[in-house]
Amino acid sequence: MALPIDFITRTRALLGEEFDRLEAALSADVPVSIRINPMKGTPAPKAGAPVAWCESGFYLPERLSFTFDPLFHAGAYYVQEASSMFLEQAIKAYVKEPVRCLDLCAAPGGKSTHLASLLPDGSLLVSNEVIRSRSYVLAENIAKWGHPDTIVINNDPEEIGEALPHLFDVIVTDVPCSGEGMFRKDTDSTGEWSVDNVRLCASRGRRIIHDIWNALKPGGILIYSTCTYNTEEDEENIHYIIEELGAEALPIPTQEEWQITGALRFEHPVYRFFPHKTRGEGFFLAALRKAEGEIEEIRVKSKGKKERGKAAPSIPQEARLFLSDETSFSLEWNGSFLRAYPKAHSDLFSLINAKPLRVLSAGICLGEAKGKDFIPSQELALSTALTPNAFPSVELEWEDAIKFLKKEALVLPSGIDKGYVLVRYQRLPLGFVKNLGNRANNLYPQEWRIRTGYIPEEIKLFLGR
Ligand SMILES: C[S@@+](CC[C@H](N)C(=O)[O-])C[C@H]1O[C@@H](n2cnc3c(N)ncnc32)[C@H](O)[C@@H]1O
Repeated sequence: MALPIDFITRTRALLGEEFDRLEAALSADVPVSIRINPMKGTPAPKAGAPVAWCESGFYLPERLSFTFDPLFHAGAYYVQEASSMFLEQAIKAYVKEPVRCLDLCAAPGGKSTHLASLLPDGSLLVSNEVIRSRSYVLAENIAKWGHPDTIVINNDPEEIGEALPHLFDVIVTDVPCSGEGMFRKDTDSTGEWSVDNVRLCASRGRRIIHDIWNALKPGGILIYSTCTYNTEEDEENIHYIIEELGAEALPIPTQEEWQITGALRFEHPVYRFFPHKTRGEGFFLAALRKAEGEIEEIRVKSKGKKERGKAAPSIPQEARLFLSDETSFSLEWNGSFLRAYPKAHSDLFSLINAKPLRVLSAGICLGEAKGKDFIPSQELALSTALTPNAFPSVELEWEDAIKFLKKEALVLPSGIDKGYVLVRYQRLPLGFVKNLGNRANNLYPQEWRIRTGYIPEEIKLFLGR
């Protein structure tokens, strides 16, 4: 791999002779790893070796045909490089009770789906992505993961800092960076690297922390991470958060055999993964605690005058049966869409809805009323809160599952009820069709469909084929 000359000079100055080992590792194969979704009952891969710092993480012996694996689309697992799964150790060390957690730079959703699995029961996760097009991908991946206690928003950190002062117990900031740790995985990224870009990323990282700081509760935890090696974006920004914002850097328990590198500048507890020492890409993480202080009370303001003369339609009785623990949700219309909000967080859902924030999804969208019809939603199909027998269902073979994911029409076996039918693959829901008898209309979201016409000759899947 042709590395930028300035990168070589700067990183050699940081690592000394060890740099030769890093350079050699950057020419080696990229390990493939996934995190399974415990809430969907995904089994550990038979041939997979565990990722030592993540209970649900596994290395695979080879790359699977993820696009052509219906289980991938069902949210049974997420493809994520192993080093970044180290987030788990920070959460386990400092989050022992239900929290309100913000994942600020969240798309495409690697850390958010991990957080959804990791946070103690009763927690709420708010996942944010500032770039509009990326926020849709985030919402899709969150829907596939299926946890109801999540909200996806699309805002600038400054807007969140202003709208939600002192709301969060934990904020994860996986800030945009110069990506030195991704050179092996994404070889194009070497072309985008420059010393100027390192400086720009370092100052943008600081600005992001500055803008969001107000949203973190006094005593709350900030987790800062990058996938880059240089100390400007890493140690220097941690030092800035300590010196300028009065935070305390927190040690994270690790094991020697994980071969994590500590601080290359200053002496704060920070954790860096290098591909020549650990099976994974480059990654840097530090946990910090905001100093204790007064908590600003947040009041939920009413949304203003209610629309007159328009009583909200009643909640369809059958909709309550969609959710396995219906009593823990409150059902509300949002225009023609019926949403289920976890009652434990109803104050927060109201608060966030009342603020000038762009909410993409909150709780579970159960479906949409259209005339006399109620069309169940894709989010409901993939939610772990769906009652298993709420809808008639049909188990698809691989060929039909792929047809469904390409949004092609299906013909269901005779004997299946007419109306809305849940289609499954290996028992996991993929989505809904409307069965008309002679054919079934495919309700899979247009934007999510598999677009390629090409199907590889040999297909390797998670649970075999
Ligand atoms: C390293 S990526 C996040 C990866 C994600 N946490 C994951 O694990 O899948 C950084 C994200 O920050 C977003 N971003 C870019 N500029 C930003 C800004 N000024 N403020 C907040 N986020 C920004 C990018 O669009 C990108 O999605």
